[in-house]
Amino acid sequence: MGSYYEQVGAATVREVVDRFYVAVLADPELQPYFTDVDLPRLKRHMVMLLCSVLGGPEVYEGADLADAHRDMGVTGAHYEKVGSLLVAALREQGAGEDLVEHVVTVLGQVRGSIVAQPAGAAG
Ligand code: HEM
Repeated sequence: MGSYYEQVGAATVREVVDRFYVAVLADPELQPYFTDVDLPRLKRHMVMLLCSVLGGPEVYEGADLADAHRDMGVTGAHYEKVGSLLVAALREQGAGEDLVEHVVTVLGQVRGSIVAQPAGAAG
């Protein structure tokens, strides 16, 4: 049995990431975060990250997730929204539920690096 990456392939991951950012940018609450962002670069980094999370050979070369989202003030509610849009994009491209579950687990693991900590909180 192959990796999740072998189940879907890099082309599908690219399609997922394209559709994901279309959905993110269509959301009036999320759109303001992405003003002035180099979208092709962001997509390229998200594709690498997702491929490696799925067990592919790609090496993530973007910024550390905590550094990339520092001072952005990402709220928990916005994090859940973005996570749901990623899951929806995966399902739309035919990802199986085992793959989706794996991504949801990873989303839980990186949440603390992306969501802004309340002032005074450790870490
Ligand atoms: C759900 C999990 C998330 C993952 C896995 C993720 C992943 C990433 C990655 C890989 C980058 C690229 C870093 C780089 O280019 O070096 C990035 C950048 C960015 N993320 Fe996220 N992100 C997530 C959630 C969010 C949320 C919830 C928001 C805002 C609502 C957000 C807003 C941004 C913005 C605006 C950038 C661009 C930063 C810049 O290039 O200046 N992200 N993210």
